[in-house]
Amino acid sequence: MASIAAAHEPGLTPCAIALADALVPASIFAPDRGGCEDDAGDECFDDGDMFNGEPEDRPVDFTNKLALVSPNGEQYDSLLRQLRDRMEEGCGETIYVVGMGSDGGDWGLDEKDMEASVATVRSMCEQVDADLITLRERNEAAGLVRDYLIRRRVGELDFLEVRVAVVGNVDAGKSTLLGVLTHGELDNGRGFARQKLFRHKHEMESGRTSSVGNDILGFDQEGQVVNKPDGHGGSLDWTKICEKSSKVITFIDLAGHEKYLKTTVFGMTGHLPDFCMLMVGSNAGIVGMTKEHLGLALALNVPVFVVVTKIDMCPANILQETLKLLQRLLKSPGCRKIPVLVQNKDDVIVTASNFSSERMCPIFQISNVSGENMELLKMFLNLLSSRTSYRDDQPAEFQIDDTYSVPGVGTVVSGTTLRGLIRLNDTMLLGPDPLGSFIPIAVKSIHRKRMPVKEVRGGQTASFALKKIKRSTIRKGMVMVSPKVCPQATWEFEAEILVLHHPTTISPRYQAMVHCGSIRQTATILSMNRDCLRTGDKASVHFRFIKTPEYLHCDQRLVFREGRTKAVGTITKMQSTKKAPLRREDGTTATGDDIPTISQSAGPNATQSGEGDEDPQIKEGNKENKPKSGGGGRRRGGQRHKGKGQNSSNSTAAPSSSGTGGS
Ligand SMILES: Nc1nc2c(ncn2[C@@H]2O[C@H](COP(=O)(O)OP(=O)(O)OP(=O)(O)O)[C@@H](O)[C@H]2O)c(=O)[nH]1
Repeated sequence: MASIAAAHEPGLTPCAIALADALVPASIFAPDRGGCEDDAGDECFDDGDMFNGEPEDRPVDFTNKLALVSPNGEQYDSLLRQLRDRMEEGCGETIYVVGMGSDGGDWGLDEKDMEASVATVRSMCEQVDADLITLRERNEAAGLVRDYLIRRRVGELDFLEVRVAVVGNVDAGKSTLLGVLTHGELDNGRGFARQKLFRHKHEMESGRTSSVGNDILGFDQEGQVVNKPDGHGGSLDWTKICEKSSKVITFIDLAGHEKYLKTTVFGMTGHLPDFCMLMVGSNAGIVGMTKEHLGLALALNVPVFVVVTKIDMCPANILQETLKLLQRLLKSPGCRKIPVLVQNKDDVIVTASNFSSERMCPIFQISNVSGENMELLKMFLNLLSSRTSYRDDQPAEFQIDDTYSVPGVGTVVSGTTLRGLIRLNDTMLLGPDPLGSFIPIAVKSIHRKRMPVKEVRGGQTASFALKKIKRSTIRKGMVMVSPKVCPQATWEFEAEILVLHHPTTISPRYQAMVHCGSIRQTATILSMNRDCLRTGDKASVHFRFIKTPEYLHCDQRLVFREGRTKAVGTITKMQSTKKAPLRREDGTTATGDDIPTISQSAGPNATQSGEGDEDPQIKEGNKENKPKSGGGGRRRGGQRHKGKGQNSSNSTAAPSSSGTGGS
């Protein structure tokens, strides 16, 4: 009953890799009856037999489905510890299966044991101040199994936040789907739903998205959408949505047209998406920018799920052809994904539980006009949890991705809190300026999703009104950090890069735009560990920004691009910079040891502008990026999930004979 089980990392097992050759039904990610496999085995041992490195007297047998029925005090404590860990790992939520052992090899409870187990889980939820939400109940031959979502309770001003970047070719239906999801009204096939989202007059006229737009979708504790557009203009009251929500999905709607690729790249690097929703029109198939956008998500280690739209107007054979090509693309050596067709609620639970592995790629087939399968997509979105957990005790860092002048308020910056906690009236260091300096700045007010709040923490997007600073002195890519950080600005850095595409060869002195977090600036290649680079080459490259120094971190992902040339990479080294005197807000220079925060590099004059004008339309939003280093998949909720059973009819190809299937 108690599946305290750890979900298998489907992407990492040899069986799963072999299965990538076939289209995989969600049920394939269900455990088999064979007991712990390698990685699960470790987990069983860690969870059950050891605590803080010491053997426990009476460990919980996490592999036993009866573990939750009547645990003694020590066992209860272990169960509670395990639940807390999983909640932390899942950024405040986890999917918990009751009625199944941790190795998935033993499942099914009679009603009495199920009730006792649920009572234990309920009591643990009270201890961790979380809600217990039923996702599904299955009646297996051996008895009952139930899946629950356990989600941290949040106050009125708080909610769990997940960011989803929306990409796909022009006309794939991105804006339409967001209109349908956030406004709750179906489309008419002629652009009705998207009208609600357009932000610029020319977008309205051409029907093409050019800006990075943010739209929010709130879910209450029961997983119901809370968005309620007003009766007149159909506009959304973000404050109300956030107040009623336990989880808010922020969609970063990125432009589909090639012309706006810079905007799309900025959205993917600068807005820190947890996940990427790749939209494909079923009738058009894999066209235009689809591969480009998929490649970008893969390069930045953002897990991707696919939404195939317009199934209402697509002949069956064309739809099948699109799905076939899509699966082939996802399974290709460049992607190495395991495509999974999602066709019912069971598939949603199984795929959402295993999604963060980055190997699995759920595929939804929907219609914005008839609403077909929209509920499955909504359920999936509600079950997604942020990929990074944050600690309040880290020194705060906030990356700026936009600036505004608000009448009566002054200068406002928006972006994403990368780590730590920022409170009202805190003094932060803002920079770097063109000389590499950081200046102290006081936070006058904080808004989160348009709501005034007293603090924001790691992973949350926010806007700050700043005291005594001109908007013109702030640019995208700057940061505000805690004085404890002692920030250094960097002119030069090294990165390991992979050239995705270049028509000829790249050699030293080549210049292109570096996107890194919300930084966008031209950099020159000073040197590299090869003579020249062609498509597909990897190298260690030494870069120098041409205009101003920037605030960088090792392990940050970057995209390096110019026209059709594209490379991705990871920063490995920053050139140390000479300390400079701290500049006061009045422009004078402070001296003395009391100024720990200045950094400067002896850079060139900041007169050269190579930045190239980015799409001027980038508006609204907030967030930044800073792709997670390594991007390793988090085991979502750490629990193993059993699929819907043997009769999984949703696969279009049988699982290979590698033996994992057929839960
Ligand atoms: N029949 C049908 N039409 C759809 C569906 N989804 C979108 N459309 C229509 O397809 C057209 C293009 O949709 P958009 O939402 O503007 O596409 P987009 O991907 O946002 O395009 P860009 O903003 O240019 O990147 C509109 O006329 C929509 O009404 C669908 O599921 N079925």
